[in-house]
Amino acid sequence: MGKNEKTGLGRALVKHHNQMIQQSKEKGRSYRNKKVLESVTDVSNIDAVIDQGEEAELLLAADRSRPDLPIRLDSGSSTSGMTPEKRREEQKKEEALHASSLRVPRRPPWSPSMSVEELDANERQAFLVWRRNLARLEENEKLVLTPFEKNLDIWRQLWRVVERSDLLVMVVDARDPLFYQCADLEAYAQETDKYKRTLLLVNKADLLPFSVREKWAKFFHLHEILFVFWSAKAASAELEGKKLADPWKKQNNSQEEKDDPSTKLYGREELLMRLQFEAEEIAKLRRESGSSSTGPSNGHSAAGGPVVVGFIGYPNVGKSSTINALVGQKRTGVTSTPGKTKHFQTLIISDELTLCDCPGLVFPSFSSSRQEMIACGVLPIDRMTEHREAVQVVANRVPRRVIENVYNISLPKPKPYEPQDRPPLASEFLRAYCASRGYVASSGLPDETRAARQILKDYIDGKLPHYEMPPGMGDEGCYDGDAAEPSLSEVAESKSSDIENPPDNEDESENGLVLDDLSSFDVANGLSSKKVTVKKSNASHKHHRKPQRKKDRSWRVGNDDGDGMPVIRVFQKPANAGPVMAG
Ligand SMILES: Nc1nc2c(ncn2[C@@H]2O[C@H](COP(=O)(O)OP(=O)(O)OP(=O)(O)O)[C@@H](O)[C@H]2O)c(=O)[nH]1
Repeated sequence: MGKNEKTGLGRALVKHHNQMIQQSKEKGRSYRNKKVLESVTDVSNIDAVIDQGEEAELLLAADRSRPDLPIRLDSGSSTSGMTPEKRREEQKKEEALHASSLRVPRRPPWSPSMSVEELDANERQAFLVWRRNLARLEENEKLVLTPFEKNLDIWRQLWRVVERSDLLVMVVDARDPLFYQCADLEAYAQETDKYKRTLLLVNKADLLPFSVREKWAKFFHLHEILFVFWSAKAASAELEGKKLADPWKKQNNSQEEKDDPSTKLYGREELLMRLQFEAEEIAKLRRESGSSSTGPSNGHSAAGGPVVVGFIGYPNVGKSSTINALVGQKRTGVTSTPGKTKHFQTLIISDELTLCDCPGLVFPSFSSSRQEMIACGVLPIDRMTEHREAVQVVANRVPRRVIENVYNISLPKPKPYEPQDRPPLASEFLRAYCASRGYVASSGLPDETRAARQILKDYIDGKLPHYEMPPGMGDEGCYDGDAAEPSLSEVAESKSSDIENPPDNEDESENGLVLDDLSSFDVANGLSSKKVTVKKSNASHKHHRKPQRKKDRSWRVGNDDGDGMPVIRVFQKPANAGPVMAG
């Protein structure tokens, strides 16, 4: 191709980029300085390509100045020519070898006396070294690294929440808790302060039968994991005086369930009390040890203020739903599209308890394919390019007869020469679904893309029931036998009685409970003379359905005088007289 010949795509990308710069200038903000906080797990547009190019240069420069590479590279042996089983075995070995390299990026040491520029430069440098190490892992042909969060500003949100929290709550999806657990986060939290602890909040537990909860409880006890089963959806329903339909009602022995503290679903008040208790224990230990290791950022409980509980987790696990249920009214947007929460929020529950909601983060991990990440709700369905592969994940995990019952379709039986228990092929599933729904594309062929999107949405929302069993505890009691199958009429019922809110424009929600970062920081540090109290509202009128709107947050970047870190703050636009009483 000649030098002056440009491809249509190239021209379109450059045009888009120039348009963005123009728009940003008009809005009086710097586009290139990335004032808008966006999650970056893939390089999908020209801006990210340019940013990555710049980063690559910095990475190279960092490499030149520091030739000591902490990660051992690929041994050189190629995986081509291996059988799939052998390749998988090699991959497992390599994953175990490099498991310790899958770290959460650490914030470099800092002090309030540092200038913003110095802090910024240190953090960028440390982040690039982290990126470089992961890039080196990606070069290893035997390893598959999943798409992970690459935007430093999102990790900065995590650093901040980790530093200021006493207790960290890792929210996970009950259907596959280990997929969403990040073990290194606990290690990182303890590096910042040895008294910090992590609690696994096993959300969406309404989607698990009691027998499976029991097994997971056993597993967590065995591995000394602090955990609580919870359902933000059930708690929100209760706030409205409703009861969530239990798809596993027939199997669940409600009395047994209620009696056992390990397996029961916590209620809203119980969870708040438990979180406060755990966080106060940590603060007490810290005080008793006379530790000053809390650092400048953990001044809340150290100064005798409220204990702080930070909520962290992958996108779409239900952090916002949990916060909304705990607060008792809608404060953060809830949608089934991952990655909607872009900035951490501080919520003052009482004089003793403050909650902090961190944006969803895709932690680096091995092995999960892009399709698995989409099926787990971590990457948006919009990013699906290979719809058959994504639907195959669903077909492999949901038993054939459950699929047939939920959708009232008949899947083709395996051929006589095939294993009779093989999962349905994605193509069989999609065609049967399209035929039953009359989904036809303009080409006249079955509209598999449309069907795939619907199937994945149902899978993520729990309308197609599925769950993983704890490692080593087998699949018995799972789907084998009728005993553990959901009562499908209940599944259908829960569809129609969906009590969740569509995402709302936050500006329209009641004002006041969420403080902007600065004021909450000031209040917590006694810098504000104003006492902030929360008036509990009658939530029932706030959980009504509204047309779907995009979240609208006002963004500002500045330097927080408190800890010197450049942060993006959320300022809630004033709405009507809200429930916060300043007095
Ligand atoms: N069945 C069930 N669904 C839930 C529960 N909690 C949340 N969800 C659903 O999960 C989806 C994601 O919930 P969010 O609260 O927006 O998740 P998030 O972790 O804040 O997501 P990000 O903003 O992407 O970080 C929504 O469709 C919720 O309705 C639960 O306890 N049970």
